[in-house]
Amino acid sequence: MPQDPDHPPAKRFKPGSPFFRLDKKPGMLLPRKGNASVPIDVQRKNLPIYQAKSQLINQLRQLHSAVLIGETGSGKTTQIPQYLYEAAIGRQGLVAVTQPRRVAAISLASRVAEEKKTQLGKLVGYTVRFEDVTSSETKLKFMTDGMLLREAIGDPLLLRYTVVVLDEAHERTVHTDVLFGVVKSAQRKRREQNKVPLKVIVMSATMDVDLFSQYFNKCPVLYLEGRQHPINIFYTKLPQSDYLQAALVSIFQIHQEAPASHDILVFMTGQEEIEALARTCRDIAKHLPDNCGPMMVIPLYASLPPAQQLRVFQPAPKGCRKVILSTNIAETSITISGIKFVIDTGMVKAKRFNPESGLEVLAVQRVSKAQAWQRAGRAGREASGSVYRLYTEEEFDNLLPMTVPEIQRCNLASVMLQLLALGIPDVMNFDFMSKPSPEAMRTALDQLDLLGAVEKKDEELVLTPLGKKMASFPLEPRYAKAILLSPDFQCSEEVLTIVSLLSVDTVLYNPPARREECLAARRKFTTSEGDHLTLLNIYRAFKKVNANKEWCRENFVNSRNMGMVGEVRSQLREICLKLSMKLESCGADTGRVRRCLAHGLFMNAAELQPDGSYTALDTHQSVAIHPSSVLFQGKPAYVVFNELLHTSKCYMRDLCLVDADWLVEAAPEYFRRKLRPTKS
Ligand SMILES: Nc1ncnc2c1ncn2[C@@H]1O[C@H](COP(=O)(O)OP(=O)(O)OP(=O)(O)O)[C@@H](O)[C@H]1O
Repeated sequence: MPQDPDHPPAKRFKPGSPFFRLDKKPGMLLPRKGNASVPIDVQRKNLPIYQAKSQLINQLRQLHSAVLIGETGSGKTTQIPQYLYEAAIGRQGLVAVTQPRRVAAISLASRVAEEKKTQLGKLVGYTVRFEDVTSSETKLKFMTDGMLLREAIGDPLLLRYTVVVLDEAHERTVHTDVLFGVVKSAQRKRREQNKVPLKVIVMSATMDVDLFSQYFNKCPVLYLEGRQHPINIFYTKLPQSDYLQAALVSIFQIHQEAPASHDILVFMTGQEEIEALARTCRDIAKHLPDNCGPMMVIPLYASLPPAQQLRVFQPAPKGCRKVILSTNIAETSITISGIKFVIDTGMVKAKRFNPESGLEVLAVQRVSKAQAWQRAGRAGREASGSVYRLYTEEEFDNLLPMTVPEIQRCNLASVMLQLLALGIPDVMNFDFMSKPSPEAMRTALDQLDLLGAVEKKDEELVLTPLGKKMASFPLEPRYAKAILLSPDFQCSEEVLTIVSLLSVDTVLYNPPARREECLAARRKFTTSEGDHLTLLNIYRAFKKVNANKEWCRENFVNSRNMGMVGEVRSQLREICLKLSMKLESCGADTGRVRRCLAHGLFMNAAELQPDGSYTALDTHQSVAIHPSSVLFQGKPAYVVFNELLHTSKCYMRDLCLVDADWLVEAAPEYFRRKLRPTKS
């Protein structure tokens, strides 16, 4: 096995360093030729998949469905679409390649366009939410799975496509799982109706192949052997109690010892943590001795504006090390040039759902083995690489093999709404690869019923006219409902702003070192009406100063995220205008906004108890106001909230003060049942 001459990790990491080297990981370390600074055609030929090209083409030509498994970086995603095109397979229509995340769809399309020496948007294009870079010439289309699902609402047989490649199938996002069923049904119906067949190729480096093969009509599994570059895996000797501290130490240990051209990718759990570590890294980097060289720290998380996300792909200036701090958004599919080191905290923020209570919580938890291998796979793509797992090998061995499919741990209201919009008659019996529990499905249908989105027609559950409109928004049903009801309260402009603000992770900076200054700046906008209205005040002020950057800095407002809010808002506004909604502003009468929010979020309501604690009205679970809320000190009698975050307690985040009467007005029957038994 060739060692990286610049940085043989076992030797460079001093005795006493928190890591030890694992010499061999079965199946992980099969070296092939390197390909740095080689012409792109040659790079393609050096990929492990190239050896199997003609065999693969022969197989794929004949098969209706196939499962393809191959090491990360072996060339599945970039090459298979091109092989299909070059062999004229499925040329009558388009080849869709789905990705769970937009950043992957965009960067892969760019890479494949480059390999095909064509302009992006011509032969090779992409479609992601709010962006379509395709043309009538496009034959290879990279897209998020959510976008293909939206297309399926208008075209359930997916007739534009002759091949659908479902990539990164192991991710099992809600969208991917629904898409599996939709694609499978389109394939069957096209066969039954003698239409052009639809070929389905399911790919990943880390999936349960039997499960997938079984689901797709016992289709064959194609195994792709070999990886191009070796990856060295390191574990900590002892469990780490503070993974952020461990990440910080590891970053600077590498920074002091490895050549500057070797970039670092760190996997963390969320925006706040990433921004805080980014600031710490920048501060420390300023005070290092000159021989350490500069460091460029780049955050990456889903709510960053797209242009900001793509910054991670730009090379650092010469002599400067790039350190990318990312959520699991960079975990699959993507190749970031220059990444030589991956630091894996082993943690991820994910949804958990209690079907009995119907409550969904976000919680930081351990990754699965599949995720850990995907993270490792982001190193060793252009040359050998190293992965530092900030957990022990024993901890790794105890991880779940696969991530539990999101569909089995999230609120299914959006999924059910989408399935009904797709015209699926019997949603309870939809052909899911992994069926959610019947209680979770029933809870979701009950919620849609409470929101007025569904009704029974001739014993069949269908969408109401309101439900159909709700499905046209790429939003959770409760927010779609709030927007749709907003004309009744003459506050659509405000509700659109608030929903857009909530679609972006956070527009506020909270630097711990400047806490007092930050609180003082925020006080100008704070209102006892709650977080939604406080955010609205900030947005209004931001607009008044014409998005002035200096104002943003002084007021600890994230101007980039505010820009994104503006983009989301105009997209949502467009949908409203298409639905001929009358959009008005309520001006200073913000009580209307709260009343409207109560109508959308009434299932997330909580009531103050005599002992000063709160009880969620839906489940009677004990909940607390998150310290970041402007209502933390206030103790209002009734609130609605956006989400629950489970840490030391179950915290409500983003709260809005409401009247009990509004809740009853929103869902009289429901609250007659709910409000009664809470008092002891
Ligand atoms: N944007 C890029 N810049 C440089 N090299 C790239 C780029 N995209 C892909 N490559 C090269 O092509 C190789 C194959 O990438 P590809 O995404 O096709 O692999 P894959 O098998 O689908 O991996 P994964 O399972 O991780 O998605 C990478 O390892 C890298 O060497």
